[in-house]
Amino acid sequence: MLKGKVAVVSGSAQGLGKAFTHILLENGAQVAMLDVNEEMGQELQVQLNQQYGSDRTQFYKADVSSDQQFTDVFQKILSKFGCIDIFCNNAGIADEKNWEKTVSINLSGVVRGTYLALDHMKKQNGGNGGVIINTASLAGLGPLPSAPIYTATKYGVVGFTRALSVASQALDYGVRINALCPSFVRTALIDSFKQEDKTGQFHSLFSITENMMEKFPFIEAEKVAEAFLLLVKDESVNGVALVVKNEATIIFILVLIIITVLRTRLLYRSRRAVTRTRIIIIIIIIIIIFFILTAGPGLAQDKPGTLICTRALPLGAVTGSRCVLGSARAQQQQKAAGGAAAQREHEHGVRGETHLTDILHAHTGAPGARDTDSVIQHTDGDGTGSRWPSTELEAEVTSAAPCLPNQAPPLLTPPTFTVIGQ
Ligand SMILES: NC(=O)C1=CN([C@@H]2O[C@H](COP(=O)(O)OP(=O)(O)OC[C@H]3O[C@@H](n4cnc5c(N)ncnc54)[C@H](O)[C@@H]3O)[C@@H](O)[C@H]2O)C=CC1
Ligand SMILES: CC/C=C\C[C@H](O)C(=O)/C=C/C=C/C=C\C=C\[C@@H](O)C/C=C\CCC(=O)O
Repeated sequence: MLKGKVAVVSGSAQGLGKAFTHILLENGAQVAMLDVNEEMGQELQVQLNQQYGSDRTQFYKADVSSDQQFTDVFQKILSKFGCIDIFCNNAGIADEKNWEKTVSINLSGVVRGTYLALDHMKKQNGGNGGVIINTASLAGLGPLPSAPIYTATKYGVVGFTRALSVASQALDYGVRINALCPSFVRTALIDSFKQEDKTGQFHSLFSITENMMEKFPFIEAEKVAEAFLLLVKDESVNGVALVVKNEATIIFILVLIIITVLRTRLLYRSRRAVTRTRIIIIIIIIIIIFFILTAGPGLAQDKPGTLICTRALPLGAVTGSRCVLGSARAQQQQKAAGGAAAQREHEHGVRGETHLTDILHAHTGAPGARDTDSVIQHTDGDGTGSRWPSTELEAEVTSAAPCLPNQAPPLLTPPTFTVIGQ
């Protein structure tokens, strides 16, 4: 529960920011909503007052690209709520034509909000610590060719967030700083980006983005909000870029193959062609089923809702493992329970629990190895991607009176992720 905690979400009048606001309220927090769209923000405020009570939220109009407005509204929030425990820099646009505006909102706005929050939260300034979550994008980990400026801002958010998380750790600020990297979510931003006045000189390349939308099917804002909540609650996580995406499943590929072959069948109506087509279809299905069965959980579980957590690790890279971010306590409990079984499974890397720390040691290069991203894949325990891992993995956030100290983030040691196969 987040009862007694105070959160700020920028860009919260709609889309992902609205989903983050809802999940924070559902978990007991108070939320200061910040958006440039006053009409939409006020409307949402009325709805939320009816749904959660009039003392839980407050909307503030402000433009994150304006230093004066952001600073002024930050003070108003502190005056009303007394402190801030959770700060989400979420406001963002996609406009390749007016690219300076995109940079000033997506990157400068995130830096501004992060520094305002950090100055208030850090223990050295009498703050209670807390967590800052910056909404980046999957485009912050790999390019969207039709949107180079948008891509650059998101790379900037990921890099800034990761660097600052290490600085916060090293300087013992008591503040965790993480990035959230969703792939495509059906919001106003995506719709706006289809217009030529947004895509600018790269409008002809939008088809590439559309192709990527087939490879990374849309995810629901609520699924992203679940990942957001984990970054809020899990006090063992600092410096993570958490990816939330759907990937075209093997079934999707299978359906595509069958449709293609059937189309071929329609083209050649001769009996021989039909027989040949049937044989081809049967062979393809057998191969794919065999591939699924022998490839182990990685393939079978690559279903909607796949989460990937990447972070700069001091001890080399780990790829292909599955992980779920979990509180240190939960890891220890699982490690104790998993024990030999976990070790056995780790060696085979196929099913069950394995602790990434062990894998890290196994994969680590020489001491002082260069920090490298670890791309670690997670799918929910039940393999359906339909729900977040079981609640015992989530750190309990002490439900305390407002503005009580948050737990300091752990030392930046090799992460103790629990790896759960199925
Ligand atoms: N929709 C998607 O596919 C994805 C979105 N994202 C990121 O998620 C964040 C939220 O985007 P969506 O919810 O999709 O967009 P959205 O357009 O639905 O919501 C963005 C909100 O930010 C507000 N905003 C825009 N400029 C602002 C400013 N200067 N000051 C204050 N508020 C401002 C808008 O009024 C709007 O309410 C953005 O940073 C976006 O880049 C990341 C990955 C995927
Ligand atoms: C710019 C307007 C279009 C979309 C904006 C939307 O807000 C957004 O940010 C969507 C991003 C989606 C990106 C999808 C795929 C990106 C693919 C590669 O470039 C990145 C790949 C690798 C990262 C690691 C992984 O998870 O595979």
